Amino acid sequence: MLLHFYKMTGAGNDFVMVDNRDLSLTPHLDAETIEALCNRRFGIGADGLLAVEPSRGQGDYRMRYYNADGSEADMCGNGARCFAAFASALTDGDLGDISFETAAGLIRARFEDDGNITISLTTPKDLQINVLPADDTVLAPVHFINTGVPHAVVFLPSVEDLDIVEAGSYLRYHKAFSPAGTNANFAAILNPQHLQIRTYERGIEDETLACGTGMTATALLHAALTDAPSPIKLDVAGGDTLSIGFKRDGLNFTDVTLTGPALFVFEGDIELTGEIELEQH
Ligand SMILES: N[C@H](CCC[C@H](N)C(=O)O)C(=O)O
Repeated sequence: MLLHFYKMTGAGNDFVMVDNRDLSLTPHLDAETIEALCNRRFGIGADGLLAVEPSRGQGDYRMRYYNADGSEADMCGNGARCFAAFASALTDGDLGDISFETAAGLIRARFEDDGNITISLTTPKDLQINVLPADDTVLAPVHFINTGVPHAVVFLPSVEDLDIVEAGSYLRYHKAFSPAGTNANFAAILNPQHLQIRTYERGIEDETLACGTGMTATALLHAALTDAPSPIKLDVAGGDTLSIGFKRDGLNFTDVTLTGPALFVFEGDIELTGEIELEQH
C-alpha cells in the first residue's frame, strides 16, 4: 500500500504527518510500521508521527501522536502546532483557529499574523518540587510536572557541555517515574524570563532539537521556583526561541500557551510493505 505523507518540523522536532480522517490508515499504524517510517536510515526519518483523525465529539479533529519507537503518547507540543497547520491545510484554511482532541485533553490552536502558531495546552498536573531525595540528583535537584506528558526538569548553571544522553536516560528510566517513565529537561537561566533548554525525550531515547511540552514544563517550574512572570522565552537546541505564556496562583497554572513555528519540509509517497518498485521511465 502506498502511503502519502507530509514531513513537518516544529522548531527542529520533526514529524511524519498523515491524513487518517477516513480511518483507512488505522490498520497500518502499528508500532512496528511507525518505527520503520520514523527510522532516519531506512525510512522517512522523524521524531514521531502525527495522524489527523475525525473528532470523537469535542473539537474539529482528533490528534494521535506516536514517538519514533512506535509508542503512542498523550500529547506533543511541537507536534500540536504542526498538526494545526496540517489540519488547516487539509481544509484549505477555512476553519480559522481550530481545536482538537488529544489523550491529554482538548487543545486549541491560534494562527498568529507572524506565521507562528499558539497552542493552548491542557492544565498541567502533578507539579513536584525536589521530586527525588536530596542525595539523588542529576548535578542539581530534580523537579517534575505533567504538561500533557511527564517531564522531569533540572536547572543547571550551564547545559552546553552536558552529557544529555547519560543524564537524560538516568531520569527517563528512574524508578521514581516508573512504569510510564518521563522525559528529561535540563535548563540554564539566562535571565528571569529567558532560559536555554535541552531535552532527552522518552520514546525517541535521545536528545531532540526541541520539545514543546518539555519547554512548557521547564518554564512553569522556573516560574514556580523563582516567581518569574509570564511570558518566558526558551532557546532550544535547534536554534529557535519559543515563548510560554501562563497565569499562576501559587503552584497552580492556568491559561498555559506555547507559541512557535510549524513548517512544511516535503511531501512524498512510501510503500508500506517496504519494497518500492522504481517506475521504468
Ligand atoms: N516524547 C514525549 C512525547 C512528545 C513530546 C515532545 N515532542 C513535545 O513537543 O511535546 C513522550 O513520550 O512523553
